[in-house]
Amino acid sequence: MNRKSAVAPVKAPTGKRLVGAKKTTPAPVPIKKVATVTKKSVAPSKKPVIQQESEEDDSEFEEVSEETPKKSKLIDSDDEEESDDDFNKKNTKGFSDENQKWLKMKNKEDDEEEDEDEEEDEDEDSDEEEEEQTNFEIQSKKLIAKKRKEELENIKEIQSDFNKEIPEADKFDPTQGDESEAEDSQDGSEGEDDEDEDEEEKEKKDDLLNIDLPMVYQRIKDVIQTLENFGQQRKQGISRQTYMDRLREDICTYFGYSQWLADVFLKIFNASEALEFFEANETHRPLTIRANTLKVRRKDLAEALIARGVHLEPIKWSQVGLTIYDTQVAIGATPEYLAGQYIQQSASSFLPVLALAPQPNERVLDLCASPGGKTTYIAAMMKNTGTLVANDVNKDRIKSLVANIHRLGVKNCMVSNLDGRQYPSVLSGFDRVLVDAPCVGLGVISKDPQIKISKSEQDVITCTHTQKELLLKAIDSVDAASPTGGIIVYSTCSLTVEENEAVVDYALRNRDVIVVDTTIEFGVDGFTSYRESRFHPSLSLTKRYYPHTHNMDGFYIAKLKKRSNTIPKDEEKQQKQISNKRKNSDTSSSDSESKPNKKQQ
Ligand SMILES: C[S@@+](CC[C@H](N)C(=O)[O-])C[C@H]1O[C@@H](n2cnc3c(N)ncnc32)[C@H](O)[C@@H]1O
Repeated sequence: MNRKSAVAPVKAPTGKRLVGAKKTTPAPVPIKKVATVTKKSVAPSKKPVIQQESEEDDSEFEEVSEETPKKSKLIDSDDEEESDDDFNKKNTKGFSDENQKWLKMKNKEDDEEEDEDEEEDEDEDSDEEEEEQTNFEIQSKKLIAKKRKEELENIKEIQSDFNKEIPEADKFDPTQGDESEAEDSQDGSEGEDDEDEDEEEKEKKDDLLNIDLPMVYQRIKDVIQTLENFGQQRKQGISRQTYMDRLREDICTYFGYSQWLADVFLKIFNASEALEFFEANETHRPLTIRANTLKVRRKDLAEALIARGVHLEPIKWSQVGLTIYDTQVAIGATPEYLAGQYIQQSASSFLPVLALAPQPNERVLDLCASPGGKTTYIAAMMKNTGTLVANDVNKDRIKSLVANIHRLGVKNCMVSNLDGRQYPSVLSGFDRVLVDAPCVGLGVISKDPQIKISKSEQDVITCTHTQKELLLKAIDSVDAASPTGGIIVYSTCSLTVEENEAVVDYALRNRDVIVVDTTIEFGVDGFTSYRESRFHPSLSLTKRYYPHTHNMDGFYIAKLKKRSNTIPKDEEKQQKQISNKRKNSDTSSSDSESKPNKKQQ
């Protein structure tokens, strides 16, 4: 890494809100240099990354552009023929798909994917493939390796700079208190006049502009170190809570989170893992696409894209995913894209569909479907057979759902625009239902840094009500006697326990369902206890995914099996009580309406 690149100007992390920033000791090292340290040290990405765009985004809050993509240069007249010829010459040996060695699904529910494997086996001899990689692959791998090496070198240099240049004396000492607080109390005297107040206000603003970010970052590291060796490293008389408060405040200052949200993550993770999580949110996840097996095989698509100058690699645990590392063409405007051969889709959103494992000829409901990334994957796994119902309450988002269904050649799908909670009374008897629920979106902060300050506890509370209702209705829409299924998958791109484990636990208490293995080999087990809450032990079969652990958007998945169509008695009682109450209030309101009417008559 050259020295020049180490002197980038200081910048607060994206979406930064300098909440509660305090004056800190001036930096002992040139800020510019250490600022780069901060930036780089913040980037845990293992590979060069092209930003995941939001085209097929899960987040309820992100709108999907429906504009027809502009034609790329490559589809213009002669260009296309030339590149096709070129592609044929260079790719006679084909793309080496080693994926079948990578996939580790535990059972055989997703036959569709295994079938693909078999087809691929028939088509090619894998030994030959390994020996005869195309030039493109080799080039692609070399480029990736080179970038990885450069990154590693950067990180090493940065770490040594960092260790050198932050003197011990500047490390956090809780016994010394906070300098700005001390100054505030010295400056503050009773009966200050307006001028003094203005002066103070100005000083505060200056403080905000002059925050010494490298110093704050170093203090975060120091406090975490102390928390990890609390017995040995704490200052006498200073409580763990004091250290935690300092940490939370510094996290808010450095990464721009609201106090509430910083606390949410400091409760989910231990301090050092929380830091990894916050850092991971400062970089984008890799751009991933899903080959639409209704139209193309992954290896053929990979060959076509490589020929266009796209550097990519198969996603190891998927039969249909590709990670794009570098590209000379717009991924949303290639002829293959326009022909519906692939869709931009985040890797995490493949997972609920793998867990759902829809089978050909089944009846499947996708209760919250727009913009259709998962619907179209479900259709592909069903091989365009059976019946797929895709529902979403939001009329505008339905447009992108329909557009994707058409572009990807889905033919077994019916679309409805209803509140999902109406569902069992509209249609029921499904073999499988996916509830990819609306959520607060705490797993996609890198895509939408505004979440750091825009979400509140009230948003979580509101969401959990809807999530619980949607999940119960999804369960009621499934036929427990389905010969092939009786399966419900619940997923969110959020990370609060309230939106995830607590919702599933609620369903376990109110319906005759059990949690079953998602069949996805990786992921962190769901919580069975969290602070004062205790959940059913089977909640450990649910899975959590984190940006810092899995290099994908944060996600949660639970797979349920319905045991019977009866609703537990308590729930029936409650429902009776509710409907009785409604009847009573209807009668009294119709009474009260009828009285004035009578008077009017
Ligand atoms: C996380 S997004 C779904 C993403 C989608 N499954 C995909 O893969 O493209 C949640 C969706 O739920 C929809 N939604 C919110 N409340 C709903 C409700 N009561 N009934 C049905 N859909 C709802 C939102 O409009 C949003 O499109």
